[in-house]
Amino acid sequence: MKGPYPEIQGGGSLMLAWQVRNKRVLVVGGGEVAAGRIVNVLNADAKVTVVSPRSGLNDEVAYRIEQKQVDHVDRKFEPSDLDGVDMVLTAVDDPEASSQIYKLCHERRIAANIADVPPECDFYFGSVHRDGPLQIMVSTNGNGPKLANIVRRQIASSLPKNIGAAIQRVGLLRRKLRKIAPGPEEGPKRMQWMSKVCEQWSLEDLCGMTEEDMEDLLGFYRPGDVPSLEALRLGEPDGAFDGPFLI
Ligand SMILES: C[C@@]1(CC(=O)O)C2=NC(=C\c3[nH]c(c(CCC(=O)O)c3CC(=O)O)Cc3[nH]c(c(CC(=O)O)c3CCC(=O)O)/C=C3\N/C(=C\2)[C@@H](CCC(=O)O)[C@]3(C)CC(=O)O)/[C@H]1CCC(=O)O
Ligand SMILES: NC(=O)c1ccc[n+]([C@@H]2O[C@H](COP(=O)([O-])OP(=O)(O)OC[C@H]3O[C@@H](n4cnc5c(N)ncnc54)[C@H](O)[C@@H]3O)[C@@H](O)[C@H]2O)c1
Repeated sequence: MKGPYPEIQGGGSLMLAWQVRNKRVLVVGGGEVAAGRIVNVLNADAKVTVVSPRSGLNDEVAYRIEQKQVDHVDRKFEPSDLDGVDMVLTAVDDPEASSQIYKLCHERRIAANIADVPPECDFYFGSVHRDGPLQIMVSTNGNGPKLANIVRRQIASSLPKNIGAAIQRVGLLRRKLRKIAPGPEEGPKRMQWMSKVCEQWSLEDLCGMTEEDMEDLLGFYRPGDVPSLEALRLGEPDGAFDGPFLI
């Protein structure tokens, strides 16, 4: 019998937005696959060390090193490379080295992705669409990486053009709201109000919202309807207004 709660469908992955900012990520290998991994972790503001003999570096990885976007250790992997490391990504053309690195990571409880060896991955990569603060990841859980890429591109092509910009504006509005209505006791009211703004304003409106519009809109932080952008700019939001309501 179906219960009132979500049905459990095992066999998936736990999809998280892992915060690796300023964490140390070790990339073993300097080929094409490593180059892709490096872009992924640099986009998340990690500190990256690449271990690979210089002779094996591809142009992109060599460029990252030259630009000092990553640190480089010019030799093959050694176990001491794991000291002080929060995450390990291997992309080497040597299955024995891969397995050894995985075992060491496992012993030391360091999360690892071993390219090409799904059973030795603590996490998989996915196909990611990025537009400013928006990230959408598609995973097929190891069934069809190329299909993940195709599904991701199809989803991306169906999104409104300015969605990333709109989300950025909403982020700024939320930070301003937290300033005028701080404190955990305001939480439920803040959340309800933000949800209303997001539902009632079009993406175009959110995207075009200026800082002045934001300040004006925050004057209407109170239960009930939020004024439209048009009404806000005309200075007559939704009829009667008797001043900011900040409790
Ligand atoms: C999403 C993406 C991220 C990234 O790697 O950055 C990614 N693979 C991508 C591309 C890709 N990889 C491969 C092809 C060739 C065509 C094909 O096989 O389909 C293509 C297509 C291409 O290159 O265009 C070959 C391949 N991949 C894996 C194996 C091993 C195996 O299956 O045993 C083999 C060799 C298979 C063999 O020898 O036959 C394994 C994994 N690859 C994953 C992720 C994880 C599962 C993700 C999922 O299922 O959703 C997982 C499990 C582990 C991991 O790597 O984290 C990226 C798309 C990025 C993008 O462009 O958007
Ligand atoms: N998961 C995926 O999506 C995916 C896709 C394609 C390929 N692969 C696999 O990923 C692996 C890497 O692919 P690639 O195209 O980047 O290979 P590549 O041959 O271009 O690069 C291998 C790199 O590993 C380095 N290396 C080798 N042994 C090393 C060691 N002991 N320590 C440090 N560095 C070492 C080499 O210097 C070189 O930079 C291969 O096994 C490949 O089959 C995985």
